[in-house]
Amino acid sequence: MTEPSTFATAAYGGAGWSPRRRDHAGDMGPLWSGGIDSEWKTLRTVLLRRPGPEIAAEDVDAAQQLAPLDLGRAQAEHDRMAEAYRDAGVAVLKVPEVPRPAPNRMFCADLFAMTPQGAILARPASTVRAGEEVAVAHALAAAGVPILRTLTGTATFEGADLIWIDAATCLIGRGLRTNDAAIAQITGLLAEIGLEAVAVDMPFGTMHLMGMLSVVDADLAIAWPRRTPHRAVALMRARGIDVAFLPDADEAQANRGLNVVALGPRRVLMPDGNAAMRGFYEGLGIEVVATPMFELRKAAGAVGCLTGIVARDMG
Ligand SMILES: NC(=O)NCCC[C@H](N)C(=O)O
Repeated sequence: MTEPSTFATAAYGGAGWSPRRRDHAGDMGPLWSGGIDSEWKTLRTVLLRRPGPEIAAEDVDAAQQLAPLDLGRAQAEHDRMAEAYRDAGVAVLKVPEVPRPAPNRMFCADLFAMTPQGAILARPASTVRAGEEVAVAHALAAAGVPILRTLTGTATFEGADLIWIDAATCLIGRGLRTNDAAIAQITGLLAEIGLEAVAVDMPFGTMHLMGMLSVVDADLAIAWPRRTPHRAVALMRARGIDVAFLPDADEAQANRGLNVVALGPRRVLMPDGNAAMRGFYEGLGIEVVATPMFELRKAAGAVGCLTGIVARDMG
């Protein structure tokens, strides 16, 4: 007995075949989670990694930290920050455990950058942080967040070097952590989806672009005087973004007062103990929520560095 022909059935392109018509951007929401098209629209989801015993380094400098950390205090501060996010209505995702955790893995902002259509996984620049991105890939996948790109070859990139200045344009800081190969790969990827990346050179002796610039509303960025790349300031001004320069760079240096995360337009979560910076922000009409970072900052980062941004309102 001959089988009935499969020709003209849906599986083989017959009349019942239903072709996929929506593009990947349209799948964000219905199929996939996450995405940002700004640094300041209402924050919805973050990725955090609570510090564990791995932060206790024998050689603090070799571990890329500034001073020894007390684990109990570091954990308590991290818990307070996570609580501040939850209080602000932000969902907190966690990076899973790994067998041999590296000392800086709590700095989630460095381990991926978010785009409107998914994440670009970092490829950290030092041996000390190499591989931290693997557990972050697990966390993003588990949360249903698309990973648009894993960098290849000799590219090195840390997420804190990528900052969106408008819905179609980001800056990428070229420096110690992010190299030309990564910039080429990221620029190519973003061009494919209609977005532009503008590379800016960062001064020798600096770490990330995030350390010199923070966009807190559609028309306002805070920048570090004489450290922020000229092209970055010129481009933001040309796009109608007012660039306000820090009045007190010493406080920003000591207390990481620029290391903030926008919870929404002109509303930031910042390290506590920055009276002058707080007054400066409030003078610009920015609402401030403060959280202690006195212990965690000894590892050379604060709120912005510790927070992987997974989702904000878009559009
Ligand atoms: N985005 C940041 O500024 N992250 C801080 C990372 C500090 C860490 N000790 C590092 O050297 O990578």
